[in-house]
Amino acid sequence: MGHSVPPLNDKSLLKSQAYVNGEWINAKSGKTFEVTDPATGKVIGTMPEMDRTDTEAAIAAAAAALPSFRKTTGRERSRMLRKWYQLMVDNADDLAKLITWENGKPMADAKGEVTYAANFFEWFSEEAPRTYGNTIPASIAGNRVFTIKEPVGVTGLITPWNFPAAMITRKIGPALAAGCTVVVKSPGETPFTAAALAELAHRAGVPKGVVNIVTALSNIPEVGETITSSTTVKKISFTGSTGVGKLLMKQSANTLKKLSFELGGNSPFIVFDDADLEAAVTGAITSKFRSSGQTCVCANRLYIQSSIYDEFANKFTEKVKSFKVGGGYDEGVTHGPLIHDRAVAKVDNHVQDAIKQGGTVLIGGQKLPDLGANFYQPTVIRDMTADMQLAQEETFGPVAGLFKFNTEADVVKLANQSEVGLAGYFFSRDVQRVYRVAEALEVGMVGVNTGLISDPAAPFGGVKESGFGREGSALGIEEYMTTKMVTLGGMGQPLQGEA
Ligand SMILES: NC(=O)c1ccc[n+]([C@@H]2O[C@H](COP(=O)([O-])OP(=O)(O)OC[C@H]3O[C@@H](n4cnc5c(N)ncnc54)[C@H](O)[C@@H]3O)[C@@H](O)[C@H]2O)c1
Ligand SMILES: O=CCCC(=O)O
Repeated sequence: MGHSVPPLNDKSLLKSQAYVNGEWINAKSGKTFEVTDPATGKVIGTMPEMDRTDTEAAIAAAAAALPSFRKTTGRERSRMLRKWYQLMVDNADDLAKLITWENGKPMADAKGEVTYAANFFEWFSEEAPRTYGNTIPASIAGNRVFTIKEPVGVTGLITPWNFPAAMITRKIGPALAAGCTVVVKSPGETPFTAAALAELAHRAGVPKGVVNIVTALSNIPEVGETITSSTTVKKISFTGSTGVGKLLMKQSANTLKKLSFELGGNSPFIVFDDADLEAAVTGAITSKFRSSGQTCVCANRLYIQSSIYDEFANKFTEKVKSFKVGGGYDEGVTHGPLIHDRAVAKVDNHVQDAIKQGGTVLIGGQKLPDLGANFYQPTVIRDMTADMQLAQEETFGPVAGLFKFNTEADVVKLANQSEVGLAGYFFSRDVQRVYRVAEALEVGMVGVNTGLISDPAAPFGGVKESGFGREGSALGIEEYMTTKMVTLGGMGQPLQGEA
């Protein structure tokens, strides 16, 4: 089964090499790895299997480019990012085709991702000229104190496959705006979108060595260790699972790098009985099933107040019935495949575990082998309990587990029973409850009466084991800068000629 892949308008955006020091290169070893279309299992192409030596060369290129790049003005960097943004907009259709090809998400979602991704460049092109320091009234007479913001330096960026463009631009945008140079380790599953972005950087006039893209699959641990242990790399920004985040943090400890970690979630989604039920159902569908449940901020545990539980479950299930699962290029498809068979296995484990422990499947609950090995039915399960696997770890797939609760205090306690704290959502029309619950949830981001919170203008990030640091917003660029304080002594003297 599968789909036919539409041709790119600009075939030169499909690269099969890594991008280092402004050049398209192979791995020194000559080795490559295959990338497959998750919808069909067919090979899309190959990419260089880079290793320590290749990664060290990319780090050296970023280091060589740093002295002149950090001296460019914010306005110059702003124009560069703006050009890159425009090139993404101009090539949105091709970028979306690449995203669908290697990630599987339907074209409409892929186009949405390209817009979202490009908007990080637009946003940070506007921040680049505004990296203000402070003047500070000194405690010591005769001293004058001020601060300047400086780029951290060479930065290592590691991102996942679920947003092949947006997770990368969300990091490169602020890094370049701040005057840093970067080495990106692109995701092994989705390196082609990253390579197309590099081609557009080239066309936008980003100087050689400022953006370097290293590719790997089997050698990922070696490449990661090279970046994290390098004395040249001053900062790591990582988006991915909490487990890999912990490993990278350990590896970075020897060189005490600045770190920003956007890690896994297990988002609670709460519907109180005073909510607008239709809006809550729509919000839950958006939050739970975006990218077939494969986003870090997807609702994972849906808590519904007991008096509206059955009505919510019926309306929610009706909406899921209207989904069309299939290859991302096919007309009318709303939900694509999962990324690989390991993801399907995890989803199925969560479903089987819920069934074994008393959950009732309202819709779905099966693999879809006729569509392909990576397809799973959008699934709704009711009568969920806190002991089930789905309650304890993020499913990262199209399974909505419905939990019943009685009181506000009960549900907040349940919602906070998690080691991670990325996003949380709730629906209510009571303004006092809105403040109370938003303040009580142990998460970095709260959606109230909405299932979609992602916005380049808003600070994105978590608490607890969901990591630290914020991306997007005015805070995003801070992660790529250090604050230098300057104290001028011997000031405050009388005017010359003054008695
Ligand atoms: N908080 C966020 O903003 C955010 C965003 C997207 C995804 N995520 C999380 O990412 C996870 C899904 O992505 P995944 O399964 O690909 O995560 P993952 O941690 O396995 O991989 C993420 C990235 O790290 C790389 N990686 C893996 N092992 C590595 C190592 N030893 N050294 C260096 N790099 C290594 C991968 O190649 C990939 O590029 C989920 O937990 C999801 O919640 C979080
Ligand atoms: O998967 C995590 C990122 C999702 C988003 O930025 O909306």
